[in-house]
Amino acid sequence: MVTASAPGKVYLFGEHAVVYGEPAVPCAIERRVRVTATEIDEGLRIHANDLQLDGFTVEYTGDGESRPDVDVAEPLVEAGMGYVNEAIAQARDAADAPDAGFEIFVEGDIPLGAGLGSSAALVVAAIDAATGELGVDLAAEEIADRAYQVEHAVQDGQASRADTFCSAMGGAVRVEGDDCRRLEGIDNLPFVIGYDGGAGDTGALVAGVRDLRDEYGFAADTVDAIGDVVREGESVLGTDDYETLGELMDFNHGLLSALGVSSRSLDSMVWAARDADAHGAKLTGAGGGGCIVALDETDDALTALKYTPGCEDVFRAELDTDGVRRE
Ligand SMILES: Nc1ncnc2c1ncn2[C@@H]1O[C@H](COP(=O)(O)OP(=O)(O)OP(=O)(O)O)[C@@H](O)[C@H]1O
Ligand SMILES: C[C@@](O)(CCO)CC(=O)[O-]
Ligand SMILES: [Mg+2]
Repeated sequence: MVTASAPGKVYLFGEHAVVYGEPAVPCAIERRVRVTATEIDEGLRIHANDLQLDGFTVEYTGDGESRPDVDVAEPLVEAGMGYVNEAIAQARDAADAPDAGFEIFVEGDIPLGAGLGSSAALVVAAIDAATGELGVDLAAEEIADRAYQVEHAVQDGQASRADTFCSAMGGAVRVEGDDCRRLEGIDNLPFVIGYDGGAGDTGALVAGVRDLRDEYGFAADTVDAIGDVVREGESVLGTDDYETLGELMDFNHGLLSALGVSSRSLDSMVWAARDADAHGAKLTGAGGGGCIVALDETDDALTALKYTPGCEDVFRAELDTDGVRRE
């Protein structure tokens, strides 16, 4: 039995545009998904107590034939099963053990579908736990690459390497196309997260931006402008110039909003943080619903968000310098 864990992340800058080759800077946070893998004779048995569909806790076998005994839309179930199935396929491939069977337990403290990278953390931890159980130790970079293949497949061929690289490596990272690197010398940033209790469908949101970009030249320019914001932000990263970082986060949120991936509750949490004099605030991840991230070293944004209608949870997120690890 091997247990591995991997962190979630917030985007300081650059989500969505990173899918089209612009740079992005995601930062790993101290919230994790833990996966325990035990080799069994054959097949795949998955226990995912956090995966609640319409109030049911889901247990299912990943043999491709049986499906969870719950009355929910097939695509939801497919997506839910897809991440673990594909991660296990990667682990079997890496260990050259095509017939290995697994019992998998998943649990974590990252809200699902909320922009904090729960899918990437799940896939990274699952690949590490399952290969570890087969006696193979993959380098974090290889886990990141294999996890990216999984997100790419499950998100219908539209994914960047950002979430999976960040989760595997930990810390603040920079991703531009296939060029992935860790950013050294980034101190803890004063992140405050507001969570509206909702979720967005990453695949559908990414497809929406792609369609806008195909239809309108100015939407393509908006994606390019996000890249410009990231490049500007990089020049102050690692300094304590939170004023400029925050201003650029605000700008980044405006551009994401123009691309249609914000929501009323995300906007109202962003404004609550700004009204409380946070340096800046933006949605994080795919959007549609879920989380915003604000930059504030005081308790003011935290307190304001606590009393913001539509904000269900608010917490500080510490930068996690550890990526995937065995527990
Ligand atoms: N602890 C978990 N147990 C089971 N499944 C999980 C778990 N965490 C994540 N998942 C899977 O990942 C899906 C969420 O992935 P999705 O990419 O939509 O959102 P996210 O990764 O949380 O946010 P974003 O991609 O915007 O950062 C869930 O619907 C579920 O299928
Ligand atoms: C929206 C997106 O940029 C980030 C989701 O966390 C998608 C991706 O990079 O694959
Ligand atoms: Mg995801």
